[in-house]
Amino acid sequence: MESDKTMLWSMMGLISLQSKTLPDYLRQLYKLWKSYRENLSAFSHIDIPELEEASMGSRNEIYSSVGAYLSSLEATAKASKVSISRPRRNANLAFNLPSHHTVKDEFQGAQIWWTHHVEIDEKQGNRDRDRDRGSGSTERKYVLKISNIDRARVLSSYIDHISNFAYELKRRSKDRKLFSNSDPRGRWNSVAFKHSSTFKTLALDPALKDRVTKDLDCFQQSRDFYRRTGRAWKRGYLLYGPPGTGKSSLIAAIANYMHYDVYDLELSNVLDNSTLRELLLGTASKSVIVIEDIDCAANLPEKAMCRRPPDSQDEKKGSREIGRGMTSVTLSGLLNFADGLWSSCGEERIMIFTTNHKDKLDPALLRSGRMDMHILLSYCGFPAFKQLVYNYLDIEDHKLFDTVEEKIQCGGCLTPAEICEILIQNQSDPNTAMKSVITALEGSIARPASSPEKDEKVLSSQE
Ligand SMILES: Nc1ncnc2c1ncn2[C@@H]1O[C@H](COP(=O)(O)OP(=O)(O)OP(=O)(O)O)[C@@H](O)[C@H]1O
Ligand SMILES: [Mg+2]
Repeated sequence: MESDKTMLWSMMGLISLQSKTLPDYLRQLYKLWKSYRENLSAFSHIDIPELEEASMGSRNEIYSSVGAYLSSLEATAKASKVSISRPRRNANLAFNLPSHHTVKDEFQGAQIWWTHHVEIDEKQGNRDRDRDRGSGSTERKYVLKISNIDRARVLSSYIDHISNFAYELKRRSKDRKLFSNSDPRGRWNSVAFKHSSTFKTLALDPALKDRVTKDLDCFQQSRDFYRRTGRAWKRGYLLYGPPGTGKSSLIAAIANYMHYDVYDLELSNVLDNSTLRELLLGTASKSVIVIEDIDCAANLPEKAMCRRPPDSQDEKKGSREIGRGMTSVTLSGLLNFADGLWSSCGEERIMIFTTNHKDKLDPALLRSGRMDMHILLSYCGFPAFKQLVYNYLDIEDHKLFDTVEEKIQCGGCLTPAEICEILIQNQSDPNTAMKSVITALEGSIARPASSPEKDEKVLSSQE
């Protein structure tokens, strides 16, 4: 009896292998048997076909998402048989699951098996060839196997996880853009964003670098938090410090880290508050919105944003005056831009203001919620100096490093930009580069105590 059963199973197995060449009635029998076996099983088998039957064969997005997701799995890369490709603009190879191969994944404690099926329908292929000499019709699908218990528990969130993963992958492979508002009618113009600054190349105090990247990671993963607490999903940073300390470089590094587009808002080109609102509405989610030199852009007399009241004269001058900075944007317009109702029209946005003079800004602009993190970028510390030397001279150590460290500790203050300049000029001669840095540091110690740069250093040490 037992051996009969085993024989039946092996026959069925053989039939399944041969199913493509079977007569129709045996095929139907095989399908019935297969679904009967699956119903009895403790596992569910879920088909994800390449084409959606319900919508006249249009592409099933989940199928492509699963393909992208499986390619990224370590288990796929380690599979005994894989096919490889290189996705567009991606330095890494993608490992694809060949037909009838299975790979295992885990999600929230559930085990999941994926099998890729590629079937060529010979009959359909012949009909197509007769009709228009087309190639054979190929049916592709992924089959997901999951226990019935886990199916109820995680399937829906697992598929969401895969779709989000694939969306993110696609977004990251796209060219990013840098938008500017040189058009006075409140429209954005864009060019490709190619700034190469990253957190790796940025010369920054390591603790600060860590704090910023952790904050960005936390922000990106906090969609549910922002929804649950009813807050708009956005974050504000104020970057302040002397010229040449890396504020713009940090903005580029943030945009590169997050893979966001950048909207560089030139306030003096904005006609009035309603144009400012239009521009805000024209920005997309997952972006960095930047207003550089917020103190100069507004040129605040007595901390009021309105450089001069909007009157009929202004209206008539219109766009002619805009280029010369005749904006009638008010402080309240700017505050609304930063966190008014309209500011929550998109999601996952970072707003960054920069200034050389934080003390000149209206406190209303700085309050938490508008600017969540105030980041001081100051003179080059020793770890940041070493990073710059590594970037420009490709060396990790030098006999004069100790002297440089000593000069910095004794009050030598050079901006990263000043140090970069010295290193560029002496790229082929590290000895001269180090000596020049030391001389410049000594010179900076002798700068008059009232110089604005020194004041900033005092301010930085008080933070
Ligand atoms: N922290 C830094 N790390 C690496 N490079 C830096 C850093 N700071 C400045 N630089 C170099 O100096 C140049 C000027 O820096 P950046 O434009 O970022 O300064 P900034 O603080 O925005 O100045 P400003 O206040 O004048 O706008 C950059 O192109 C970069 O090469
Ligand atoms: Mg700058």
